[in-house]
Amino acid sequence: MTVTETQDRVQRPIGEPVLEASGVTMRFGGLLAVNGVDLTVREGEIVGLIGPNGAGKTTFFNCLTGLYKPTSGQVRFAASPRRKEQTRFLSRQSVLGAKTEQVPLLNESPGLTRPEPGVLAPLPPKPRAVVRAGMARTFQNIRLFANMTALENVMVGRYCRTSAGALTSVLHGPKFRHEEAATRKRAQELLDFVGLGRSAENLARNMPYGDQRRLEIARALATDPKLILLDEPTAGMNPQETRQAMDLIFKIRDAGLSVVVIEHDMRFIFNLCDRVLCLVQGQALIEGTPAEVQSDPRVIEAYIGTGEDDDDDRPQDTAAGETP
Ligand SMILES: Nc1ncnc2c1ncn2[C@@H]1O[C@H](COP(=O)(O)OP(=O)(O)OP(=O)(O)O)[C@@H](O)[C@H]1O
Repeated sequence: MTVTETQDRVQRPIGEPVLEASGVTMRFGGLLAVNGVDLTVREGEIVGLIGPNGAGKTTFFNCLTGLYKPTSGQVRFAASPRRKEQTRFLSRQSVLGAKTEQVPLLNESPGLTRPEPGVLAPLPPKPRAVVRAGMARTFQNIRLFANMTALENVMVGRYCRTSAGALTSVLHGPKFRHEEAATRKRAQELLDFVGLGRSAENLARNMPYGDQRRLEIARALATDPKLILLDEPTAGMNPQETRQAMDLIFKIRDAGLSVVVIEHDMRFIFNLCDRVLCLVQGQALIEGTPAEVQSDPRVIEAYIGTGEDDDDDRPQDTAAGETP
């Protein structure tokens, strides 16, 4: 990735906001983990979240994804548009570029806010409803079903988009079989998309570490998100796997999704992201382009001041080619 490419990406026209966090604050008893943080993520944007250990990145992530209800502040999301309950299937263009296909519609869910496209609304109250609204995430630690195959892991992610009820599933009726076949097909497409098409029948626990991380992303994509949040997607990866992860995230963005990513690898973040938000002690220190953030002396000080001795944790490779 060259400097020019990074700058071109910043100048790319970006779309409407898909996520808006304003004044998000999260307290754990007496500890103020996140303090009045704002963030807007737009369609087709890759936004990085950086900060030293304990800065509040994961806590903020958990607020964005509805896992935590912020102590104060608001998170608003452009949820999927309202769909007709009585229409069970819809022919549409797949977000990941697959051919037009019959995809199962969402079930109407009580409490799920479904505004028109482009209109932001408060997050639905339950994490599952947030996923249905179009937000997916991965976690810092791999959370795969170790004894299931890669394909089955992705199929599990797909089930929030199927409409067969418990009885239909138990009886294995025609509707169940139809959905099962569609789910299997879609799961295979997603494995192909992340480069794991040939590993479909491998048990997750037998897969190399980098493949497991990609499998997690495939499973998150199976929920048909418009926004995907990745918590340290390259943690523990070797340089080759890290490069592959970067290519995959670009591919996801090029397919029309927005991405928010937490990472400690600064080179990765500054080469990947359109914008970067740096948190320090729960507060936003700076938000800007990679060039702006990595050349800000406060960012450098925040990292060095923690005593972290991992070079990768320090800002490096400025867009201007200077070493800070
Ligand atoms: N569930 C919790 N209960 C109490 N304190 C918590 C909880 N989760 C996080 N914290 C505290 O909140 C602060 C922010 O933690 P958080 O995990 O969000 O930071 P982080 O930037 O993601 O760190 P890291 O880079 O090490 O993952 C830390 O002081 C942490 O100990």
